[in-house]
Amino acid sequence: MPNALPAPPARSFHHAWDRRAGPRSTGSPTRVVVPRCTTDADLGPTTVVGMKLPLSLTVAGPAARAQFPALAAAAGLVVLRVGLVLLRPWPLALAVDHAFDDGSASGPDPLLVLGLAAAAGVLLSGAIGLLDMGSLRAAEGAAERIGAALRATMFQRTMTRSLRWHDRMRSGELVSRLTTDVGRVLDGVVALATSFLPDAVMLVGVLALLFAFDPELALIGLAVVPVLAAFAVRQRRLIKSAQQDARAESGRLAGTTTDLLRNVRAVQAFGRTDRASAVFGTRNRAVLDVELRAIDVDARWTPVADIVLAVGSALVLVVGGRHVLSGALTTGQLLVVLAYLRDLYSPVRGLTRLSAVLAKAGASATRVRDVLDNDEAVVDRPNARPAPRLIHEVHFERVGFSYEAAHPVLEDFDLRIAAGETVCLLGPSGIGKSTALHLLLRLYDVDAGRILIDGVDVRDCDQRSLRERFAFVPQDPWLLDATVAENIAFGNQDATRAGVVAAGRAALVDEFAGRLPQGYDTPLGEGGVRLSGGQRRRVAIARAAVSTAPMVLLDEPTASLDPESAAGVIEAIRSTTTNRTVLLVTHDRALASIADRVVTLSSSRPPARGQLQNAGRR
Ligand SMILES: Nc1ncnc2c1ncn2[C@@H]1O[C@H](COP(=O)(O)OP(=O)(O)OP(=O)(O)O)[C@@H](O)[C@H]1O
Repeated sequence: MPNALPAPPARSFHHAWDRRAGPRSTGSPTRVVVPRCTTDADLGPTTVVGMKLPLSLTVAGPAARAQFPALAAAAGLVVLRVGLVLLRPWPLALAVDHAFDDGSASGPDPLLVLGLAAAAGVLLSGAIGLLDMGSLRAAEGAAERIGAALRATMFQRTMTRSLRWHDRMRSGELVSRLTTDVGRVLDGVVALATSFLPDAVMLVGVLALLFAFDPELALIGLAVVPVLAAFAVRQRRLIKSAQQDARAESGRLAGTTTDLLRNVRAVQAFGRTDRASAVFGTRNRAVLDVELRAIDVDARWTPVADIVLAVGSALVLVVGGRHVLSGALTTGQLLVVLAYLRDLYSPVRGLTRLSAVLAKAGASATRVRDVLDNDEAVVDRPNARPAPRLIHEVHFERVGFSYEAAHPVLEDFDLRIAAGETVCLLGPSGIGKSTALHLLLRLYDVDAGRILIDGVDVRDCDQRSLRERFAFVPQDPWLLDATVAENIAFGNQDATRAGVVAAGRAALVDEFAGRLPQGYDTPLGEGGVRLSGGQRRRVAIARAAVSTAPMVLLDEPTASLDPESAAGVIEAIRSTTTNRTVLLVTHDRALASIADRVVTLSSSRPPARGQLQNAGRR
């Protein structure tokens, strides 16, 4: 891929985590997430010589273009197969006409004819089978590669989308789009490669042969095609709409399931397993209902198609039989016509099936497109510069922000933090303390005012360098399904093993890591489930310790800890924040006492101005 980013450098700790993180949450066992970096420029509208391609191919974008040779090879093999399929009725026709019908003594030995016809039949079938195998391999292989690239691009997009977007999008819904919807798009790509061209060639080929043989029979056979095509067009619309409903409902089920699984502890602790099952059951039934409706729409036309086809064949049999009786046609030729008729209907049916597959792929492609096209992101400005090293100060200058327009969280918020200072934000729950940290990290952009680092607006800094200026210890420690060491190393991608262990020692991780079965190499489970709350916080603080960022942001690091654990965490903070600028959010007076200055936010707006209280220096 021309715009592919270089893969991240393989570092021991991150590498192990990356490997585990890949396929964990994929739904389909056959479609595995292959993390590969692609850029935004990789995707764009796909047109070929001005012709608009189906959405399933368009959405697959440049990945589909890269696999075009393989897809073309698959299509070529299937066209070749069509040629052999057209030859297939002939051995039987020759056998019937020359081994059984031809009474002349001068004709070839009937047994020899039968033997040759049988051998030709076997050879043709064998060759058709081989071509099937080759085309399937080429098309499916190309589709899997397209799928891997598409998933990687989608994943990268979701990673860079603004948190406002993530706040609205449920993670289960995203997983469903990344797995099931991508799978359906791929089905569309495979069907296009292996069905459209060969079916069209077959249709034209069979029609030409039929007309050459017996124009009257050809016209009778052809009469059913417009009837079937009309049904197919109508079906396509109905299927697409039914599939859109089904995919939306499946996404909701995935969202609910992820939510319930993530909160299984709360569900059990509150004795709400029945309630959880009921919530799941409601969504599950909704999925069943829409899927059954979609199947019904899909299946409804099958008998109609069969009956129309059977009527066509019956008419040809009657009229063709009369032609045989009148001597205009041999029995073998009638058999060939009937076989061709079957072969004529097969591409017609194939094309209508393709239309159904494309309808499904189109419904899924819309959902994939929705993720890819969404440009709701915190973006770097065109002339974004590296963030300053923080030598002087951080300044929240009359900052205003709201998550929802009608409910401002911060208004006219003003705060200066000198380099090397430790400032503590106090204030009632929900006043916006954590929000202030998120704005400094530019997880969200301010609505009004500015945040300056050494006089430079954070919106003028490139995000990567900006975030390198901060070591963040969030309220929920955000541990990964990785080992203790890998989790600590997440704070600094250049961390060495010795650096990780030193950070662990400073953050008092040593105290419990020594008792874990594999020490620092013990996997912590999803979200760090194997650790206590205090232990999780210490790992998060060790992450800050291993980082070389000049400023540490701590969000309620002692919340819900017993006094002893809290004292341990405070000690860890003291030893890991020496000589760094610290912005600390807490309700804990003991922790607040380590700050140089305490700023109290109150609910009267503007919140922070002029409410500075001095606290003892550390
Ligand atoms: N992602 C979000 N979407 C919508 N509203 C949000 C979001 N995050 C926070 N809020 C709202 O913004 C307000 C400020 O939240 P914030 O987490 O900054 O408060 P806080 O002062 O840190 O509270 P606490 O001390 O309880 O952690 C709250 O009213 C909260 O409901």
